[in-house]
Order: sequence, then structure tokens, then C-alpha cells
Amino acid sequence: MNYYPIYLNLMDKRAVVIGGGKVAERKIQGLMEARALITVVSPELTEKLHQYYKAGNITWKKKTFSAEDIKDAFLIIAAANDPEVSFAVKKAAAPNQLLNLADNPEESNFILPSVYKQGKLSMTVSTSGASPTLAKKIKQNLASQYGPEYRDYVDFLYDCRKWILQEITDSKLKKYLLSAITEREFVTSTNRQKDFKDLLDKWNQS
Ligand SMILES: C[C@@]1(CC(=O)O)C2=NC(=C\c3[nH]c(c(CCC(=O)O)c3CC(=O)O)Cc3[nH]c(c(CC(=O)O)c3CCC(=O)O)/C=C3\N/C(=C\2)[C@@H](CCC(=O)O)[C@]3(C)CC(=O)O)/[C@H]1CCC(=O)O
Ligand SMILES: NC(=O)c1ccc[n+]([C@@H]2O[C@H](COP(=O)([O-])OP(=O)(O)OC[C@H]3O[C@@H](n4cnc5c(N)ncnc54)[C@H](O)[C@@H]3O)[C@@H](O)[C@H]2O)c1
Repeated sequence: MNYYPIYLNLMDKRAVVIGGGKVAERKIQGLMEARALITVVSPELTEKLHQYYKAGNITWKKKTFSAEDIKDAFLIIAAANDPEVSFAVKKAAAPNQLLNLADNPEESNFILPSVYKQGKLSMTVSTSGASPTLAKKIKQNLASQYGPEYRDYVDFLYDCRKWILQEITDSKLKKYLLSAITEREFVTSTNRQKDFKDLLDKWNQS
């Protein structure tokens, strides 16, 4: 399968997860970070999911799946540990709903990658279903190359790029600055604002 990678904005979108086990828990954590409106349909929940329910982070329908549970869903994840349930979810879903069956990528219209995040920086790894374990290993390798320092650094890039696009009209200077701030010394710098000002001064003097 030739998948099309995409980053979804799920803010306030209805997401329904069928099943309340380990796999559902992992997928729900991602959905919570994306601020989706999450409903979990399951007779039981893991301890963590129960905490999220108690804290009001998710809605819990304490029942087995039935077709009306996904009526208004933008995105659906079936993780109930029963192929019959996956089949029933697939049958009930409309063709234009986003559907992931955790046990059946072929019958899903999207799959999930392994995700590594440091603030605004995120990296996603997929093996198109060949080996989720390899995807996880590669993610761990990335984590050792792009540490927590990238969180502040990418925030700096966000602000700095906004400033450059607003303030700099000379296209050569704009291109130079947008590239210079991604050089290694900016990642490790202890005073990025000063280093940036130095760059500008140097350009103006030349
Ligand atoms: C990346 C990650 C994201 C996430 O789930 O959030 C993810 N699986 C993860 C882990 C993982 N999954 C499994 C194991 C046990 C070892 C093994 O079986 O290999 C481990 C390892 C572990 O848990 O350590 C078992 C498994 N997974 C699938 C099946 C069904 C099948 O293949 O038919 C079965 C057999 C179930 C069974 O037989 O019972 C299917 C899928 N799993 C996917 C994603 C999609 C393809 C992604 C890709 O290949 O790139 C896809 C197609 C659909 C989907 O779920 O979207 C997450 C890493 C989280 C992290 O980074 O920490
Ligand atoms: N995609 C992945 O990353 C991945 C990884 C491992 C396993 N899996 C697959 O994901 C599924 C779930 O695995 P798990 O380890 O979380 O299982 P689990 O047994 O821990 O959890 C299953 C959950 O589904 C609930 N459930 C059972 N019948 C239901 C029904 N009719 N309606 C609603 N909820 C129901 C149970 O109460 C339980 O909460 C399995 O099919 C497994 O093959 C996928």
C-alpha cells in the first residue's frame, strides 16, 4: 500500500474509540494531545483511561459497540481485540469517515505512525504495517539525535521566521537568514536573540 502521509487538525472533532485496553489507551493519548472530543465505547477501561474519564478528558460509553456509537464521528479507531467487532465497525462506518482497525490495516483507510515529539517538532515513522516494532526502534534512534533542546529551539525558529517574513523585504537577505538560523550553532546557542542580531549586523556592514 502506498500511504499518503498527513497531519490532521483534530481540535474539537469527534473521535470514537472502540475498546478500552492497552492499544486504545495509546491511541487515546495521541488523540488527547490533539484536543479531539473523545468518546470511548467499551465495557471496561484500563486504569489510566479510567483516570482520564474521571478527570473529564474523555466520555465513556460503558457498553459493547453498536452502530449508532459512530454516527457523528469524524475519526474512528477500533481496538476491541475481536475481529468480529472490527468487522461490525467497518460495516457501520460511512465511506467518508476516517477509520482505523487496529487489527486490520487492509480494511482501514488510515494507519498510525510511531511519533516522536519535542514541542512543535514532530517526527513520525511508518513501515506501512511491515514492522511496527522497527518503526518504534527508529523513533527511539531519532529521540537520541533530537533531544529536549529542540523544544526551545523550534519555538525560537517559529518566532524568528515570523519576524523575518514580516520585516525583511530584501529577498536575498530573507533567504540567507531563514537558512542561517537552522545552522548547528543556533541549536546549541545560549543566546539565540544575540546571535541573530549579530548575523543581521554583519550583513548590514558587508
Ligand atoms: C507505530 C505504532 C503506533 C501506534 O499504535 O500508536 C503502531 N503499532 C505500534 C506498536 C506495536 N504494534 C504491534 C506490536 C507488537 C509486535 C508486532 O506484532 O509486530 C507493537 C510493538 C509494541 O507495542 O512495542 C502489533 C500490531 N500492530 C498492528 C497489528 C495488526 C496487523 O499488522 O495486522 C499488530 C498485530 C496485533 C496482533 O497480532 O494481536 C498494526 C498496526 N500498528 C501500527 C502502528 C500500524 C502500522 C505502523 C507501521 O508499521 O509503521 C498498523 C498497521 C495499524 C494501526 O494501528 O494504525 C505503535 C508503536 C508505538 C510507539 O512508537 O511506541
Ligand atoms: N495497532 C496496534 O498498534 C496494535 C498493537 C497490538 C495489538 N493490536 C490489536 O489491537 C486490539 C486491542 O488490543 P489490546 O491489547 O488493547 O486488547 P485488550 O484485550 O487489552 O483490550 C480490549 C478492549 O476491548 C474491549 N471490548 C471487548 N469487546 C468489546 C465490544 N464488543 N465493544 C467495545 N469494546 C469491547 C474490552 O473491554 C477491552 O477494554 C487487538 O485486536 C490487537 O490485535 C494492535
